[in-house]
Amino acid sequence: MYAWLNTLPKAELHLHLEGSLEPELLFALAERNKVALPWPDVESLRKAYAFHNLQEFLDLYYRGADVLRTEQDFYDLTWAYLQKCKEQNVVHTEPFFDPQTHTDRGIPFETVLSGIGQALEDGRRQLGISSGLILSFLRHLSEEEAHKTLDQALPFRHAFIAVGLDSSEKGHPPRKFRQVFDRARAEGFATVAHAGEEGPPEYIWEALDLLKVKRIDHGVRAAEDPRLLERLIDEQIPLTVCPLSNVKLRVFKDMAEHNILRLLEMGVKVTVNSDDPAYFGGYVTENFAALQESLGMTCEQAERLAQNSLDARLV
Ligand SMILES: Nc1ncnc2[nH]cnc12
Ligand SMILES: [Zn+2]
Repeated sequence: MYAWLNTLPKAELHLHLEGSLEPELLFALAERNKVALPWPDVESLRKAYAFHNLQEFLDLYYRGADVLRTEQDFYDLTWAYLQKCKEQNVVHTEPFFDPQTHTDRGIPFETVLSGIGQALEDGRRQLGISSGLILSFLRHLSEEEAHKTLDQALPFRHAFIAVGLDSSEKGHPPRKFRQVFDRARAEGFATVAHAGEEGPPEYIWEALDLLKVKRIDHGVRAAEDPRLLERLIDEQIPLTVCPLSNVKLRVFKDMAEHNILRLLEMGVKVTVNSDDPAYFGGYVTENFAALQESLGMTCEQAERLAQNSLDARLV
């Protein structure tokens, strides 16, 4: 089944480039850039990948991203991810990047975007993988800081297709970013947002009604609100679900409890994605395989999930 799932053509719509930084590359970049790390080796870093919630993961993820310094580093990161896409027949990808994670450390916006953008371009030409980059605002920071990030991004508007919202969800509702999302839409960008990962269904309503998103990232807590489910089904609003992530961050106790196939059978447009594959134990095929192993996903269900991902593309 793994080989069959691997060859199934699919799109990935929820992937943080910084979350695809494998420990081996992290150590190589630390050495290249003379960055001191708190872990003696790759093994001990991997041992630190045991999380009880989203925040514990984010603390490590931002720490890891500190090794990314030069345009070449961002190129290498993105290129390594695209090689995985090629291996797993991901024919289209819409990855996120978090510019504030880098600009707040003094890395110029242009350095980040140039490295990522060049790799995506090479991915199109050399690997035949189409893509559209999504600029994600960090929701634990202020809306004013998100406006500044949008200001920095506008001169490079052709390099990305949409804006998103990620980082610590609880206590940072979508309504906090209403105006900057209004501005991004007025500038012609599509919008997406993480909502209903750890946060309540109300955050999903806000993402839809206030941020006017085209997709909900995660969204699994929609299952708690029948009216919301009805809307997601009626309007066929895609959810970019990340099963291995949800178990690693304890949104679900184990994979056998995951609700993705129940949502699929209710008619919700769910898709399968890897979120932060270097930290959560697998890329998109491993996420599909986990659904087969723990939930008895059938080939027909896998085909529908893969088709949903192709249908839910923004570009
Ligand atoms: N799963 C996730 N939720 C929120 N922010 C993130 N940033 C990277 N991965 C994330
Ligand atoms: Zn995410």
